[in-house]
Amino acid sequence: MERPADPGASLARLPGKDPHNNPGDVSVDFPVSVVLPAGGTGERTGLQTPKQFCGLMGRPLISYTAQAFERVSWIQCVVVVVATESLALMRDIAQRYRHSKVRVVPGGSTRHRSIRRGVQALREPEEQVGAGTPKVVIIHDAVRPFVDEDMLSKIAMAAKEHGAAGAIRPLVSTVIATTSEGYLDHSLERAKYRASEMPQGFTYEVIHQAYQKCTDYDLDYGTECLHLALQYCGTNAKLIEGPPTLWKVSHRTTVRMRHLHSKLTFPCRSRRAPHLPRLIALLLTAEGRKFKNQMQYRQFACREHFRQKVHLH
Ligand SMILES: Nc1ccn([C@@H]2O[C@H](COP(=O)(O)OP(=O)(O)OP(=O)(O)O)[C@@H](O)[C@H]2O)c(=O)n1
Ligand SMILES: O=C(CO)[C@H](O)[C@H](O)COP(=O)(O)O
Repeated sequence: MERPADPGASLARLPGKDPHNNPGDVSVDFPVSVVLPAGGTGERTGLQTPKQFCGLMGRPLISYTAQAFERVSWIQCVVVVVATESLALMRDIAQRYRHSKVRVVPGGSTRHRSIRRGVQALREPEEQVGAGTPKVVIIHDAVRPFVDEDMLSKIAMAAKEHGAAGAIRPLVSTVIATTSEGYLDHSLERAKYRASEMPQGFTYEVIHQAYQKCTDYDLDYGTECLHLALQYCGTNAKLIEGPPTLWKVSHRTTVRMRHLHSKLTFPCRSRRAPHLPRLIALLLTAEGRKFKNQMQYRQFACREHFRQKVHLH
């Protein structure tokens, strides 16, 4: 495979370029490694290609997520867990886009089983980079490409202090329970609840023990790592409100942006915005942006398009 000269555009915010993003405020001076579960089939998208391998500006989505972690200097190793049939593809992606911190391991039949496999792999010599088994493990869905260093450092620090930490967001809809006949049973008081997002962080002992002790039922039907830490280790996770950009690609509408992008023309200046889809044109006009070149525009348009989608859900 031909290697690009440069790893390419990143979808995450660049540290130091954004006044709201100051990772320098906290220093992570202990070993941190990452598990990216990427072993799903993406059934809800209805696409043949699992969403983590869908192309975006000529590069698979997983490569952007991996890059968001690799560029953080204090992160040692990024274990990407994929289905057995995707091992060769993922290794190829890692090589093509020069993901030097990425190790690829085979996953399991459910998300929890894949994560457990990734956590175990961090004990194995091949995955241990530098200081051996990490103090803190960050777990992050492969299909949430916008995570930035600020959020990662907050999660890592809180995980070290409290044993577990996770990103949350306010709920956009009220959660209701239905009866088996399809009637309303009860509804939850929205202000009391939060949506659990990723990234989540754990000390290695906590997450390892949680996955050792949990049941097959948890592994097959559970959707929440923080819950395993509470139930099996008595660890109450510290919750940290994250930005809206933490959202997960789940449905086809969110994957469709790649088709839009393939149809775009890429003018260098925002005054040529009428050539663009309305959404991006509006954004460009609103922000009065000017772009030096096509790549700069592509990076911006792609990031903003992703961000807008969160409000369209
Ligand atoms: N056996 C599995 C199932 C899921 N995942 C990963 O867990 C993350 C979040 O899961 P989800 O969004 O549900 O992905 P899918 O299971 O692929 O999607 P769907 O539920 O629509 O099939 C994804 O990065 C997915 O690849 C995994 O590593 N191993
Ligand atoms: O944000 C999360 C909370 O841990 C997970 O991504 C989510 O709950 C996983 O759900 P699914 O079973 O759909 O993959």
